[in-house]
Amino acid sequence: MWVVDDDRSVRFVLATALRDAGYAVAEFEQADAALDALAGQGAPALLFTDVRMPGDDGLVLLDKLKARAPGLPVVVMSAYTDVASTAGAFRGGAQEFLSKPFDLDEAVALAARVLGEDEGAAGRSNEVSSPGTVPDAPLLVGSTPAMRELFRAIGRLAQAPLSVLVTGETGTGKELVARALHRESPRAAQPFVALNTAAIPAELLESELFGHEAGAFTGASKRHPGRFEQADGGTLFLDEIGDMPLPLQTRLLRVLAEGEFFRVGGRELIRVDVRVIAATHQDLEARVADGRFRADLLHRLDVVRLRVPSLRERSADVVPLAERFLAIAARRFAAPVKRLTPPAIERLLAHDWPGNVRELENLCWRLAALAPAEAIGRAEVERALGSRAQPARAATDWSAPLADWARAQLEAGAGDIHARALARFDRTLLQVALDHTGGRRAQAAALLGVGRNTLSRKLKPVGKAPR
Ligand SMILES: Nc1ncnc2c1ncn2[C@@H]1O[C@H](COP(=O)(O)OP(=O)(O)OP(=O)(O)O)[C@@H](O)[C@H]1O
Repeated sequence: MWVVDDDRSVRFVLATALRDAGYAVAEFEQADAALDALAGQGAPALLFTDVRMPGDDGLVLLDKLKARAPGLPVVVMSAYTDVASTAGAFRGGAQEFLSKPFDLDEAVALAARVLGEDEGAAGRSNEVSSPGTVPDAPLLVGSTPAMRELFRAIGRLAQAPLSVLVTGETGTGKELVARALHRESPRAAQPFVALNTAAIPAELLESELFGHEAGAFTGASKRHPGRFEQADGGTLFLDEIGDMPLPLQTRLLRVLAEGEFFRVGGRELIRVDVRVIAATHQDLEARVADGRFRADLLHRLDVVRLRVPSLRERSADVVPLAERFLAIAARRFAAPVKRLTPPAIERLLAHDWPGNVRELENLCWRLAALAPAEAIGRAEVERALGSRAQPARAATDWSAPLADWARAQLEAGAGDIHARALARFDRTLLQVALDHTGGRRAQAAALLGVGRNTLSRKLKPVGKAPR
């Protein structure tokens, strides 16, 4: 087993741990020394390499190794665990990616795993794909173990044309994950098309997905290609898949199985090559159990599942994310970047982020726009958090004013008290949720735990609201 790293201490501890585990280990300070040894002695069973080194870096070494010893499994080690580096390593043919700093037991276990898997996975490390990274696409920030694990999975999965189901609470970054999967895939140069199933009225969803011919229904004056056609050769991202009406689920299943369909009102069979990535914040197994989601569609979409952790589970990412959002906001406002003071950071870390990264992002925009000084203190964070719906701990007892209102109504001999109170109750909740999500209905519905249709229906004026 070979270890290539210019950092002597990393080399030493890794080599020692591997030797302790019973492997024979040779150490190399630079890529060319390893390549010379390869020419002289032939390939080892496994090679670990760092990425950043003087001379050839680890990815160049990987490239040369793949040309000279294609069967040699390579583990790439790097402190740069963003999606692009991880995916770059996998694209180059790395068998595994090890984030630095790593746990030695983890490294030894990984060596054992790679060697054990080696026969079965021999072909995998030789998979080729086109490069094609979009450099300024939004970056997935995260350095916590949960996010590194996710990046690693994205890097690996991006190469395979499998369907992926991305799960996670609202605002965790599911769409960004889908975009990263596309960006790092051989389809990167083709379109990425997103459709939020919950945001489109059920009756329009079919034609949105599959397109329609002119005259297919009232108002269809021109032929319209659907999202499947638009995504041909690329990736179709179906967000909030749990909200898709059952009849459309049946149709989608058939299209996914056959790869072909008719536009609404059409006779021409359309054939497409689309990779589908679906996302949901809902428990789809529970929806299957309730009969609201087709089990066979779930199986087809859920070939691989990626769970995006909530922000609560990765509080070490809160500050780096906030700093990034503050920097973006400053650039947008052409203003100096605002800085978080330690008390502000403490307050951010105490919050439990029910709206996840989106909530943090919105908060940072408010701080960038409203905080008076360049250094953001605890009070500003408190105010910015407070200007949202008050979290549960600050909930006032609203039953008291309600009781007063009901008593007054009864005394006045008013009718429909219950219906009017309910209408007001609904509207208040919906309005607050809409404010919270900046007017995004699907999200507001999701946060409240109601269907999007329920939300739309309840927003229509029903009777008179109580005064
Ligand atoms: N890891 C991250 N790094 C940087 N920005 C992020 C990250 N995760 C999420 N964001 C940002 O947070 C916002 C919400 O992300 P996104 O829309 O991907 O979430 P989602 O899980 O798809 O939400 P929903 O379930 O409501 O559709 C976006 O503006 C996105 O750019």
